[in-house]
This record gives sequence, structure tokens and C-alpha cells, in this order.
Amino acid sequence: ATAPEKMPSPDTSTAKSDTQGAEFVRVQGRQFVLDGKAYYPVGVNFWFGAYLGAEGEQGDRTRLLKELDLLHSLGVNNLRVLAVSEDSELVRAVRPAIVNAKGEFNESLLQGLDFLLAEMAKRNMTAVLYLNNFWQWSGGMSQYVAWHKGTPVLDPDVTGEWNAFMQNSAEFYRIADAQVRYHQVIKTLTGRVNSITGIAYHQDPTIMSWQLANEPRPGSDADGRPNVEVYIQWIKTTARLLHQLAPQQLVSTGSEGVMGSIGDPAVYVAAHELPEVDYLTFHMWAKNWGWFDAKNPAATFTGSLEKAAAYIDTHIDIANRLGKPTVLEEFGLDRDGGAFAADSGTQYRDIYYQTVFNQLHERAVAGDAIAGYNIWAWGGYGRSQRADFIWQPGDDFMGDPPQEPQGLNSVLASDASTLAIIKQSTADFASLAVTEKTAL
Ligand SMILES: O=C1NC[C@H](CO)[C@@H](O)[C@@H]1O
Repeated sequence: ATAPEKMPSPDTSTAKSDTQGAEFVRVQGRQFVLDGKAYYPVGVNFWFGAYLGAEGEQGDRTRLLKELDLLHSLGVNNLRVLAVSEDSELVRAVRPAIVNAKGEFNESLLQGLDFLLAEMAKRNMTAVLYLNNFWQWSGGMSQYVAWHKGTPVLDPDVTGEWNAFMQNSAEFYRIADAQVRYHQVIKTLTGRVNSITGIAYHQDPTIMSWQLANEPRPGSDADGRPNVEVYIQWIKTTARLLHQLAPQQLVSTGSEGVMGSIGDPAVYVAAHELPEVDYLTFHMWAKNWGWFDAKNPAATFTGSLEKAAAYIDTHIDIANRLGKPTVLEEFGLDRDGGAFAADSGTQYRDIYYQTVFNQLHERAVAGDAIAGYNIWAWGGYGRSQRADFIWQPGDDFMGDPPQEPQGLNSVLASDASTLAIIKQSTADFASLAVTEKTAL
């Protein structure tokens, strides 16, 4: 489906317009700019922020305020947040969902997003909101495909068949009525008037960027090549729609980089040289990509650091060539020994974080296109009470979505050594922003 030329502008008649003049994050060459100065969004993945912000039993606003205050004390100025989840039978999908098969929205969860954004604004935080998911843990693209086909969703946590799942998710790009549903979701979110601030989402400078999806891929590495053209077209069409509906905010893809582009840098470049894509994103997964084995660190940790350094340089170099900023918006590492318990160590994680932060900062100081990062993922005060660490509806939310053990990659409020490393890094980037001369 292609977006009709003239998009109906969202109804924001009840919205306040006091954001006039409020500064939105902009792109200037390889940098983000805010209020005439270089801006480095540095922070965490906080996928469950809207869930925590919901009123009553569904959410936990008291905890959310504690989390935001702690994050603010660490110098975090940016959160990457799941803005839409789809109602699904996928066994590891988060429940409840924000939108259902009929296109009806869970108003309580959207008010949770309202509350989150309102509280983030008070702490000078900006948000990256992703509008879909290539993976199963929030319904995502495969749920749209199941709605279209009227058949049970292909569940990778049941079949174990991840290549088939990825190819199935990628069918989303080709299904016209799935795109019509998705466009309706986008119009609803960008046009929503925050029930707390009265500001329309598309006029709210707290929202730095609308992101097409979490980790959209053309398909599986083995079979995804035939989908590349429709994948690129999907990015262009969706980004154009977002620029029509939210002209003051940025658009990003949510791509993992080359590893999320069937391993082909040319596919990643083709997706991100599009003028409709304002900045690049990349993610880095030492465990998932077989670099690091927490059970055998002696044999794998040094190699992981080398592979990570190379992956980072490759993606900053591509962004340099494209002349756009790039953000490392996901990276993480297991707790020592692959443990999940909150009292387990983070020796290797701390070295990994410090090493990555050092490289990002060095490249930023050199004037390269690295413009920010988000660690994956903030668990804060959340804890799992389950012997198997598997999330069940009603449990605390942690940085690990429901498809992964709760504690796998989560950075916890009690992880003092890791928090100290994060705090130092955000301070380094904040001082970089102050010292840099940026043309108005
Ligand atoms: O977006 C993601 N990337 C990797 C995370 C850790 O495996 C995962 O939880 C999430 O789906």
C-alpha cells in the first residue's frame, strides 16, 4: 500500500499549542541539534514504560517515578519505548496489548504512555517510540500477518523455527490490508492528544523520533533476499507517512544494522540513504550472534570485544559516508555465568559497557557520526519472583521482554558498578555537547 498523497491531518483541535517555539531535536549533518547546540541522546531501553505508566493495577506509577528519578540522576536523557503492542496468542507476547484485532486501543495503556511522556518532559528526557516489532514479544508484524490470513500465528517459541518466523514476519511488508491497519495505528498515535499535558503527540518535543519498528529485517538471512525491494519500499512509504503526520519529529527505522540486513551492508545503506530516514540506528548482540558465551568467558570475551569494536566502527563509518547521525540503540551482555538473579555479578558486562562507551566517545570526540546510544535494557527496581524467571502477566516488568528470562540483560537499580559506568558515560557525552560549537 502506498500512503495517499494528501494525508488527512490528525484532529488536534483540543490540543494545546503551547509547544510553539519549543525546540524539537533536529538533524544537522552528522549530529543531532537541540536549542542550537549539539545533542547526544544517551540512555536506556525502557520498552515497558507505557505499561508502568498505566493507572491502577495495570501499571505502577509510583515505581515509574522512582525509575525516572534514578535514571535522571544517572544523566540519562533518552528512553527508547515500545509505543504499540498487538493482541496475540503468541505464547511469549506481552499481555495486555495496546491494540486488538478490531483496531481498538487499550485507553488505559495509552494513558500510561501519556503519563510516561509527561513525566519524561519534566526530566528533560526525549523518547524514541517504536510502532511495531519484527519479533514476537509484542505481537508485532507476525500478528498482523495472522490477522490478515485468519490463521493461527506462527509461534517461534512453540515451533523453534526462527527462519520460518522471520520470513512470515516479512510478509507483513507485502500485505496491503496489514499496511492499512498499521497506517491507522500510526495516525492514531501521532494524532493522539496527551490526556495529561493536552499536547498532541506530533507536536510534543518530548518525542524525538518515531521508529518504524523494533529490529525490522527483510526476512531471514537464508531466504530474505527476494524481500529486500519490498522492505526498502516499506521503509520509504512508512517514513513518508510519518513525515506527513509529524513533520516536526524525526523518523528512524529501528534496524540492527548489517546483522539485521541479511548480512549485506548494501541493503543497510539502501535502507538508510533514503532521504525520508533522518538518522541511522544499529544494535549489537554479542550473545545472540554467537560472539560471547557467558559460560565460557575465558575463551570468548576477548573475541567479543574485538568483534564489537569492529561492528561499531563499521556502522559509524557508514553513517559518516551517508552524512547522517547514527545511534547504537541496543547493546547488552549477560550477567556473570549467564545468571539471572539480581545478586549475581556483572564483571564482564561492566568491562563490555566501559569498552563500548569508550569507543563511542572517542569517535564522537573525533567528530564522527556516532550521536547517541541506549543500553538494553533498564530493569531498575523490577524483580522476578519466579524460579524459572519466565514472565507471566501481572509480574513486574523488567528490561527483558517476556520472551527472555527476566534478568538476562536487565540493568538493575542494585547494579551499582554498572550504574557508575553509565553515569560517567552520560556525563562525558553531556560535556561533549556543551563544548561543541554548533552553528545555529
Ligand atoms: O530488540 C531486541 N533485541 C535483542 C534483545 C535481547 O535479546 C531482545 O530482547 C529484543 O527483541
